[in-house]
This record gives sequence, C-alpha cells and structure tokens, in this order.
Amino acid sequence: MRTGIATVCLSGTLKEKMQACAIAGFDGIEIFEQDLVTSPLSPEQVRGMAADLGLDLDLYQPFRDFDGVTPDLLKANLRRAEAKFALMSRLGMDTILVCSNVATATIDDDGLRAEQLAQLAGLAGDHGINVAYEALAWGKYVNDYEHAYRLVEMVDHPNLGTCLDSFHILSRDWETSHIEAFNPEKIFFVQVADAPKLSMDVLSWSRHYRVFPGEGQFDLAKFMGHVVRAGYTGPVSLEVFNDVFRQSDVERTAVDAMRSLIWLEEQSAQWLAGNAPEGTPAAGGAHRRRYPMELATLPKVNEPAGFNFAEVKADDTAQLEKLLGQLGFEFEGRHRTKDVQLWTMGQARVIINEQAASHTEPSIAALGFDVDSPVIASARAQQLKAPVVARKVQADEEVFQGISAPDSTEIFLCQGSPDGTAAWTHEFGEGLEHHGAGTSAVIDHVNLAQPWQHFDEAVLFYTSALALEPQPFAEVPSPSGLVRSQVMETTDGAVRLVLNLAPVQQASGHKTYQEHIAFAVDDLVATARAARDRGLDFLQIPANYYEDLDARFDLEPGFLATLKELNLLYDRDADGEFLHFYTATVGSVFFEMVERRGGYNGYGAPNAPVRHAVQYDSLHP
Ligand SMILES: O=C(O)c1ccc(O)c(O)c1
Ligand SMILES: [Mg+2]
Repeated sequence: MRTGIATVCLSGTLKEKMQACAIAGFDGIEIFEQDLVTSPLSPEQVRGMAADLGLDLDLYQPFRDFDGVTPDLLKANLRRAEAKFALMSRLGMDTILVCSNVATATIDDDGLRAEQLAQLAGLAGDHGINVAYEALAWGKYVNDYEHAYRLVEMVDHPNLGTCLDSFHILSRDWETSHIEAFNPEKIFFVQVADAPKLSMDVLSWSRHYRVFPGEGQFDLAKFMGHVVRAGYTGPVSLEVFNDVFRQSDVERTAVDAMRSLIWLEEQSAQWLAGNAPEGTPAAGGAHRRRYPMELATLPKVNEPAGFNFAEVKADDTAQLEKLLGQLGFEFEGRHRTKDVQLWTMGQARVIINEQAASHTEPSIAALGFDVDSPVIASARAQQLKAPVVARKVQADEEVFQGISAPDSTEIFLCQGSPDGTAAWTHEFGEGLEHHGAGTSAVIDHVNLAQPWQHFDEAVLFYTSALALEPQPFAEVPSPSGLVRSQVMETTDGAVRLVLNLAPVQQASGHKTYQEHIAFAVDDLVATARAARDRGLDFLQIPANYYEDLDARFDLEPGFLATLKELNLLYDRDADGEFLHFYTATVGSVFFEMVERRGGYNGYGAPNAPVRHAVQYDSLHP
C-alpha cells in the first residue's frame, strides 16, 4: 500500500512538515494550498526538496466551488483553474483535488455540472493534469460519493476521476460496498480519516475532530476492503483536520500518523480475509484472493492475558511502602542486582523502583503485560514504530521486551504462565522466606493520566501494539474541568487500562494529574477493615454521597452504614455490583481496591466525580 499524508495534518512550516513526513517514512504527500502560499520556498524549491526527501507530491488541494455555477462564474473559475495547473507543472504535480461546490453553486442540474466539469477536464488535459472530484459531506448539491462518481461517469474524460474521502462517506453513513462497482481507473485518489462519533454539524466535525485511523470509531478496514476490491492501487493518504495535531510536535505526529496507516493496512487485509465476496472460495486459505493493491501484514498478537506487574518509582519510597503494607501487600524482598523491591498480594505484583535521581515524585513508571510471545509482540510493536526501552539485564535474569508508550510509561511484554505466576520473582528476596498465597488479589485495572497532546496517539498505540479494544469515551466532571476518560480493555476484561485526559494544569502550580493502580480482591469489606486497622489513610468520602447512594439504590441500612464507616463507594447495574475504595495520593499515585460481584464490568463511573472532587479538595486545602 502506498502511504500518503496531507500537509494540513501537521504543525509547522511546509519545510518542517515535509521533513517530518520523510522521517516517518511516508511515500508521498498532499500539498495543502495554504502551506504553499505561505511558504518562502518557490515551487521549484519545493519540488527539489521533495525529490531529495524521497517524497512523491501526490495531490494538490483544495480547489473549491467550481461546479454548478452561472456562465460568468464558470469563466472566472476556469481562469483560476488554469493558474493552478500552471503552478502544478512547476511543482511537478499531476493531480488536483476539486471539492464539490459548497458556496457559489446556484444551479442544481447534473447535466450542467457534467458539462462544466467536462470543460475543466479538457483544460486539465491540456496541461497534463488530472482532476479528482470529491463530494464534501456538506456540498450544496453534491454531497454523496456516488453522486460525484456518477458525474465522473457522465463526463467520461480521461482527465476526470473521483477522490474518495472516508470522512465524507462515513460521517454521512453512506453504504460503502458500492465502491466495489467503481471503475478503478476512475478512482484518482483515496483519503482516509477516522473520527469519534459526535452529534454535531458535519463541517465542524470534519474541520476539528478528525483523527488518524484507529483513534476514532469509523469502520475504516471495511471502507478500505471495498476500495481494494474495486482494484484501486494509488496512494492511501491521511487527511486529518485536528486542532490538537496541528499544534503538536510535528515529527511525533507524523510517526503517529504512519503508525495508523501501518495498522490500517493490516486491518484491511484481515477484513478482506474474513469477508470473502459471495461465490468465491473462503478467504485466508490456499485460495486467498490477490488484489492489485498489495497489503502488508504484521506479526500477530492476541490480547494480553493479564497484567504481569506494575512498577512505581520514587526517590523516597517510604510512603509507597507504607501504603502497600497497609493495604495488605507482602514485601518479597529486593532484587539481586537492581534497586527495586517486590511487593505482592496474591497475584498482584508491584515493583517499587528506588530512583537514584532526587526529586522523583512517586509515579507509575512501567506496566508488564502477559503475552503469548514477548518476541513476536515486540516485533509487532517495533514495526508499528514504538520506541524500544533498554533495560539492563545481568546473567540469569529474565530479559524483558520493552516499548515506550506515548506518555513515556514503559510497557513490558512478559511471558505469561497458565497459573498466573511470574518466573522473574525469584530474582527477588534471596534468602528471604516467601510467604506466597495470602489473600487472593489481581491487578484489576490501571488508570493512566495522558498529556492532552498525546491522548489520541495513546489510544492507537494500545489498540495497535497491544490489541486492546477502545470503548466509547466518557467525560467525567471534576472541579478542574471535564476529564475525558477512555477505557481500553480485552474482551475478557483480564486487562483493563483507563486513559484519562487530565485537564490542563492549573496556575496554582499544584500537580493536578493523578493516576492509579486498582487491585481486585474477593472481600472488599474485610480488606478495608484490615487496612483501617493498619492505619491506612483512606480517601474520605463526603456524607452527601451516601445519602445520594441510598436515594438511588435503596440499600439495606446496615450495608449502607458499613460503606459509610469504611469510606467505600458502591455501584450496581443489571449485571452485578461494584465496591471500591481509594487511598490518599502520594506524588501522583494512589491505589484503589475493588470487588466485582456478579458480572459487573464497569469502573464505578458514577463515583468518579466524587473521587475527583475529594482529591481536588485535598490539593486545595
Ligand atoms: O474542509 C474542507 O473544506 C475540505 C477540503 C478538502 C478536502 O479534501 C476535504 O476533505 C475537506
Ligand atoms: Mg478530503
């Protein structure tokens, strides 16, 4: 698959954008007119720079408001077009995108539109230029990709084809399978963008909220499957208008973008393998159909089977040790060669990393995931451009395959074992007696605060590299703003990761972002009692909360009193019940203990605003 990206996706100048695209490995780019008009580079210099960088200049765009106009306007539009064709020949470019008219069209007549597009195609042909006509979702008369294609067929000129843009098609819920019937010679260009499903006017949605494939909710693998089956072989180019990407680090965004196409390519191949057209042999087997567009695949990974460990770091680890001890964790000793401690409760393993550097506030440093094959999972992550984490290992120590997540959390791909134990624990506590069993507990979920500019990137990272499934995001009200919260989980719920977009730092200088590790136990009330007896500093829940709880759930008075006495939170749905409590925060970390009853599968979402408010209060006494 030939990869492309529109310069409008990125921050910076045209030169910076082009360099970042080359570093990320794109085959070609779409030049957005604005980027050229505002550039000090001459068209010839842009052409030379693209050649040096190994970038094809695939598409010049946009050319607006051409069709369906009065004769006077048509004349002016043709003149405008000719100037652009001349410019394109200086750039060495041969394809221009013409969007359906949103502003100046006054005549709704396909015959007239076809006639005007035929004149444009003729003029383009004289200059050796191809016109790719795209239906914008908010086009005045043409806003449906099949309508645009019908016009292309009516005109039937070798220099006129269509541009398919997944956003304009999927935002309107148009059926995508009809693409398969298109003549591939008439598909001049394909643009891909994902988006969260929002209910708002489609223009604003398109101009501000597009995201890279895998970061939204569109079924792009299916869209691409139909494009591939149509026989299209040209570039698949990202065109993502997004307020965050346009102000983020350009090289980093370009890598995120490239990752999305590598992933989409694999997903498209999988969609094709799983959706053989009727009357053809089942796909995947020896008769796998070949299409003109070659789709590369990736090393395959299944969902992780569970968390292997979580690692917190601090220069002063005393508070972390105290919290874990009070929660009922056992100290299993120090590592033979490294400055790290192991604490366990059942199969929940927490490593405390004693940082040599001072002023390291306690924070979550790393997460280990149980995978079928660490080597294969690592190969996949690296092909998806995840940075590798170097970890010192000595002889006889387990070698961990590590990658760095967008927020710099280190992700380790560990060899899972059927009984949930981890071989590396023997590297800890030499000479110490291991207590083993005790309470049964596992890591239930981990909640990571994401910097605002890396949130979407993180969703794609965990989706593509770790095979976690993003759930629709929620917004949690907190005193410092709305916290966007996105659950990423495995189908069996064995791994649950919650990404929180922390509100922008307050001027007060207080660290507002907090993240946590949650452990699931069998008997939360007993765990809370024991923790209280050891002197644990619980997050204090306001009395108002318990009144509201009673109003909503009509709880048995003795049970309600227990919840209140122990600062426990409660939730219930059709599947079961959820009990949980939080510790006070040290640095940016706190812990949560949960008990899931029945098939409860959530996270106590109605309680999240209470937690945020109490934590805010404790930071703003
Ligand atoms: O928002 C727009 O105007 C616009 C312009 C060009 C495109 O290719 C597109 O998809 C949208
Ligand atoms: Mg487009």
